[in-house]
Amino acid sequence: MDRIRILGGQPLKGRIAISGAKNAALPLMTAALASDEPLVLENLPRLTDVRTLARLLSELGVETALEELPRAGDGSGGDRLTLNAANITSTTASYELVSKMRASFWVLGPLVARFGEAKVSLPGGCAIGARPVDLYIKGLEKMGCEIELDEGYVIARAPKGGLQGAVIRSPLVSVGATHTLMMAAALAKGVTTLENAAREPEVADLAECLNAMGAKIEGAGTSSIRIEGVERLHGATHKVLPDRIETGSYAMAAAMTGGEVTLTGTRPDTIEAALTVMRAAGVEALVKDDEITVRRNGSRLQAVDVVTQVYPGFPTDLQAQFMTLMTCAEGEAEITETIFENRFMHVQELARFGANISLHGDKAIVHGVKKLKGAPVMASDLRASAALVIAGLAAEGETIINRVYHLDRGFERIEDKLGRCGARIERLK
Ligand SMILES: CC(=O)N[C@H]1[C@@H](OP(=O)(O)OP(=O)(O)OC[C@H]2O[C@@H](n3ccc(=O)[nH]c3=O)[C@H](O)[C@@H]2O)O[C@H](CO)[C@@H](O)[C@@H]1O
Ligand SMILES: C=C(OP(=O)(O)O)C(=O)O
Repeated sequence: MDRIRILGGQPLKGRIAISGAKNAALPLMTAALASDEPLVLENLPRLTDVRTLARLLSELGVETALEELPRAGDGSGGDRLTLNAANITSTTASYELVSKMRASFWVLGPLVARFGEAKVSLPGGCAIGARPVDLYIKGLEKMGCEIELDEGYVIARAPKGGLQGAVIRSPLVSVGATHTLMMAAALAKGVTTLENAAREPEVADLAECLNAMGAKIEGAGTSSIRIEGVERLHGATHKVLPDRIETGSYAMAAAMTGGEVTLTGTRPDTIEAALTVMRAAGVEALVKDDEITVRRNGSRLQAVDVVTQVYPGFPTDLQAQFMTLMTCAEGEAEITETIFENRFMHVQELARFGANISLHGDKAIVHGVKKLKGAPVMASDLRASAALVIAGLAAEGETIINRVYHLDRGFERIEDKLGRCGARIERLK
């Protein structure tokens, strides 16, 4: 099994080209199921999650053509994927692939809307909490679906005449339920409104793509989305949004190592909450168009408290990376995780570097230490893995990260991108 070896202590210096967002690419890929014409996605990141979902879609009969395009000299660019769901052969999404990742479950919405039925395994994804799917089910039921749970599968049947528009008010904000219900509503009869919808930029990106396919969606990116159902969707070409979590992760790596890195081809407006917190901790972050230059020279970071929130708040997907940053800050930082009840798996691994963190329910108290020392560690989930890489880059000596397959789910060519900035990082086969 692959491992990553890092020799730490080198400040990062250089430029990192940001890839397309995993969490935008995946729902966009499922949207191909809503049309019988090709959907072309550009700026696609090269990730195992993308390949896993492409496999699942081809199992359903979607023709998939992935063009792995060469990256430019500065590392920028992405792949192109053409998905043609004209001849679907199955509406059953198997346990084997859906259990690997959360986003595969989202095929439920477009499948039931276009074909009137879908059988989809309960999802997997990072082990960061219970992650139920009740909001998806209640939403689809409001649109007239009959839902049955059988042997680990959700079986959804649309009423005769198709899904019906409805007013769906969610008791809590869910990104995946918003994606799924928006895709279902795009092909329903009449108007659907999603109240207390997720405002994440990836939701707006999906809506932009669906609208390019002929959907009538207004308000995506706000907490109230209005969808006027249409008879059918046509083909389109769409460029995947830049990855705000990758952006934030490299920004924190630069800050942690005391270097200076310019992140290029990103969307600074989607990462404001994290930049604000980093600035409060003493990091310089200069924004110019689609670039962010992150710098910390000499001075020690200051402890800052953080509470994870739905967008536009501080993202839970950057909580682990920010915790690493706080391990060497001056003072005591309180980090509160409000989105997932079990997203502190990295705490015990950070302790191996000499970090001093105590856990109190949904809060982690990070007592800053002067420096970290390299150690063998185990990645527990995707963003936790990034946190360990950041720790390894700053720590004295050698770090070996085991179970890096988590990292490959969500970070394109991480060794290459960091290596270009002077990091001593390699993959051990
Ligand atoms: C592939 C992808 O884009 N994953 C992201 C997505 O996950 P995902 O879409 O799974 O996350 P949600 O926004 O749905 O989850 C938020 C909270 O709602 C709860 N919940 C959700 C659905 C439901 O039916 N019932 C319920 O109780 C979840 O357990 C969690 O506590 O948004 C999360 C929150 O920003 C991110 O951390 C993930 O990286
Ligand atoms: C939690 C994540 O992914 P997933 O929802 O696929 O588990 C993530 O991207 O950080």
